[in-house]
Amino acid sequence: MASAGAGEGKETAAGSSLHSKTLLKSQPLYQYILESTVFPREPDCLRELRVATATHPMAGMAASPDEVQLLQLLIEILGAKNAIEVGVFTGYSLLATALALPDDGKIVAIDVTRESYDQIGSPVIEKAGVAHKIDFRVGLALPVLDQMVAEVMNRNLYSSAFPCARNASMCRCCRGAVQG
Ligand SMILES: C[S@@+](CC[C@H](N)C(=O)[O-])C[C@H]1O[C@@H](n2cnc3c(N)ncnc32)[C@H](O)[C@@H]1O
Repeated sequence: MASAGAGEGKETAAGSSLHSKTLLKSQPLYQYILESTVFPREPDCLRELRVATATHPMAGMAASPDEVQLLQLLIEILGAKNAIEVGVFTGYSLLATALALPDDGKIVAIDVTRESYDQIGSPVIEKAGVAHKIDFRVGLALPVLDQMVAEVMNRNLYSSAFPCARNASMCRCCRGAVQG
């Protein structure tokens, strides 16, 4: 965000003091890390979303910029192609995840509401060209995750029953194999 930190005109993370999500307990050290390492590496779109999120009354809920850069590093080291974001808010960590995944990567994003996402995050994410990776599901996380597990199990059941991957109603070879 572009607000003044401790009245010195310095850019801080999401709030005007030490970000609540950081392990560091020294404001000057955290500020030094932000200025020397984190902000210079932050892509413009993430910065835009962080600044916009800072205007939200619940801005303190957002992930911190240092945290999402670590997340991006882990995604790249893992070579992950799929991710699940539980708790989207305006979409700051969601955007960071989408940027770190390959172009054909997918994220299921879950939140009980998409109000803050639609108002603040979505336009930035569209502009960043990564919206196609995001499958937003509105609802409580646990039932949505249960639904995802059920979808995978149905898919696995289907592909083992019909290994030729044809439409079940048309498939003679697999039905024959299953029945025989
Ligand atoms: C800490 S914020 C998420 C911050 C976000 N990852 C970011 O970087 O800006 C928590 C979000 O989780 C959502 N939430 C809380 N409980 C939930 C639940 N049981 N299922 C789905 N979403 C939930 C809230 O609506 C809120 O948007």
